[in-house]
Amino acid sequence: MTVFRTENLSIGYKDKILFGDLNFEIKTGILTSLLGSNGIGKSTLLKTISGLLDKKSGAVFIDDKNIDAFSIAEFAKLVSVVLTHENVNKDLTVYELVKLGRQPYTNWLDKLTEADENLINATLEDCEIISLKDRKLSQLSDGQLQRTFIARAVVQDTPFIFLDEPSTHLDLYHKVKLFKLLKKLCVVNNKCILFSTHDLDLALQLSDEIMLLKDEKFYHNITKNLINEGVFDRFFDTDDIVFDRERKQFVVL
Ligand SMILES: Nc1ncnc2c1ncn2[C@@H]1O[C@H](COP(=O)(O)OP(=O)(O)OP(=O)(O)O)[C@@H](O)[C@H]1O
Repeated sequence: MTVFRTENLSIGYKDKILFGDLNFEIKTGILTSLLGSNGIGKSTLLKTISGLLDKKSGAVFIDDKNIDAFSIAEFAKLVSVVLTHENVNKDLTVYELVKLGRQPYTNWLDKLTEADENLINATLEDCEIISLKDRKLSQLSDGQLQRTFIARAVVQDTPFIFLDEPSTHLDLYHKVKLFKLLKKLCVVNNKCILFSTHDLDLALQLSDEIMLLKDEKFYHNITKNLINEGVFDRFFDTDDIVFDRERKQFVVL
């Protein structure tokens, strides 16, 4: 399974459509950032394509199969999702939460194989939470908790990973580490990662492709093309912040 595609997808709530007729395709090996201002519809899009929210209309496909045709168990082997407000038992330890990512693959005894355990431990290392593995979630900082959820998604080992604002709560060091980890998962492990973020500079420097929701318009292209089209020159509706195309950075005047 290598291509995730929408066909005339409309997203929204009740009788309100936030974005209509979205047609996009994302592929394994590619890191895509989803950008847009507060309240524009990023989480709504991620939840809709993850099957957690009803579509208003249109369809979503993985390769050529409509996602509605997958069983929950099949879908869990294809798509992993981390949302911003995860409801979880905070008495679980870091290891126990990350281990849940292997559930689609374990039998009713929930027994891990040696390969499962190796993957969990390697991911705990990659996400720099190995030293916290026995700590309860209630005893973590927001940033450590964030990295634990990301580790669960990585351990789920799906070709498609959707993350809603994974860099929130992280300091710059861990933001950079996270972006590099996401990039590595795409390049080395051939994942397709779509994640929303407000860390524009890092997203522009490290993403292969950008999706941008702005003024009821949907943009999707490789990062360089969107920069050259001038889409970011008018990203903010103010003269106080300008975009430096050369450095791929926003500058406050
Ligand atoms: N359950 C809901 N019912 C009705 N409207 C909702 C619901 N959830 C969100 N909305 C509205 O839909 C719009 C898009 O919200 P969404 O959470 O997708 O934005 P976002 O781009 O992720 O924002 P942010 O960057 O602030 O997280 C907002 O106007 C929001 O108020």
